[in-house]
Amino acid sequence: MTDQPRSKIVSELFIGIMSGTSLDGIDVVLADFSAAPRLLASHSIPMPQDLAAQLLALNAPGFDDLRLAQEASVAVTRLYAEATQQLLDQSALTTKEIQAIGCHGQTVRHRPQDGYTVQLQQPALLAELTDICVAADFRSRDIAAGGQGAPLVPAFHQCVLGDAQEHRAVLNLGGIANVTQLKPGAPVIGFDTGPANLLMDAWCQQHRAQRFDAHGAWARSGQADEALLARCLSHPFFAATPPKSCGREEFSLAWLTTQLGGKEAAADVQATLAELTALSAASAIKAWYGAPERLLLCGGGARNDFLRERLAQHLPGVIVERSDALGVPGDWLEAFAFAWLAYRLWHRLPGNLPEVTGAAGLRLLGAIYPA
Ligand SMILES: Nc1ncnc2c1ncn2[C@@H]1O[C@H](COP(=O)(O)OP(=O)(O)OP(=O)(O)O)[C@@H](O)[C@H]1O
Ligand SMILES: CC(=O)N[C@H]1[C@@H]2OC[C@@H](O2)[C@@H](O)[C@@H]1O[C@H](C)C(=O)O
Repeated sequence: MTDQPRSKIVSELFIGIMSGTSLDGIDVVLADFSAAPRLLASHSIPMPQDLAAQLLALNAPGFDDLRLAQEASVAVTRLYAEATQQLLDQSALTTKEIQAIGCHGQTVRHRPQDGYTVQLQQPALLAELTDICVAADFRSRDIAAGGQGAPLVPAFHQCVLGDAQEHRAVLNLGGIANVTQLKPGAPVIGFDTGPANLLMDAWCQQHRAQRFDAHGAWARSGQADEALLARCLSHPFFAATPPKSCGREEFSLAWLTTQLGGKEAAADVQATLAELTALSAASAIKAWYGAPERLLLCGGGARNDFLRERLAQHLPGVIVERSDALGVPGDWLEAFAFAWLAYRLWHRLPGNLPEVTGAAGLRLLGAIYPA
């Protein structure tokens, strides 16, 4: 047994890994926190169809197959390690130069009201496969402190997208949409606004055998059904006061089916889902501090041109652009955030914003699995 500690890594290089509720793929980034956060490299690999189907099944309330959950957590972790190695190779870096990995894992259940949230992964296996320390399980301490455990990115939005003069808001258009209000001199506000891509993707897969509605072209060809939109907007989540977060538990294809009148054309349902996302997000963005001067979009839904047009329609006078315009690539922002959360934990700095999640106070988020 050696008692010689591993040589101390002096870099502030961290890796962030994110796979989100869209189940589209695994994003991995390399970031430097020696000064202002800098994104150095990014890479993504697709989520294999069979694993995506397993993870989707595991996200259905009541589908509680422990064996399947554990096997899926091992499989997704092996993909995390593969993506990490590919990123290191493309960056000509070795594991010895990386301080730690911040890995979100794959959410399959989110029940803060019952005291838990589940992001599948095997952090010990990831540490073993990469020989890099792994920070994981970022949400549970916030929930243990009475918070929602989500959204966690508003603190990072404040860090990289905040401005001393301009009133900005950030809208992540992932499977679920979440907004961050960054008004100079006012507390940060952040919460989930409701479904973004997850329902549009599911409806598109069911009716067009396409993974998503590229550029929102199918939705654009339809006509939003006002009666269906009103039924969807009557979901209690939209009227709930923050702190609030949601997932497939609240907005599933099964729920959508219960809202249909039975005679809507498929393209009109897709148009209605786009309008549901645009309207619910715009209402959330205008609430509390009023409309911002600038709205920064991130997440894959920022590539949905039709959705962006509908958003802008509900936000007259607001500059609407991707966060890339301010030098923060919207496609990589969530993975970047989890590299930052690992950095925060590594230096024993709190990762949550209690004013966002409702936690009793600032908390260190995550657990470290040493390499
Ligand atoms: N060109 C495009 N046109 C329309 N939608 C697109 C386009 N490219 C990506 N998307 C949407 O973005 C989704 C992936 O977005 P993203 O990776 O941000 O989601 P996620 O991170 O899994 O979600 P969450 O933020 O909820 O965890 C795709 O499933 C698709 O719906
Ligand atoms: C439980 C969970 O994974 N929630 C996700 C989801 O995807 C978007 C939105 O809902 C956000 O609240 C959260 O992820 C981001 C990374 C967050 O915590 O800020």
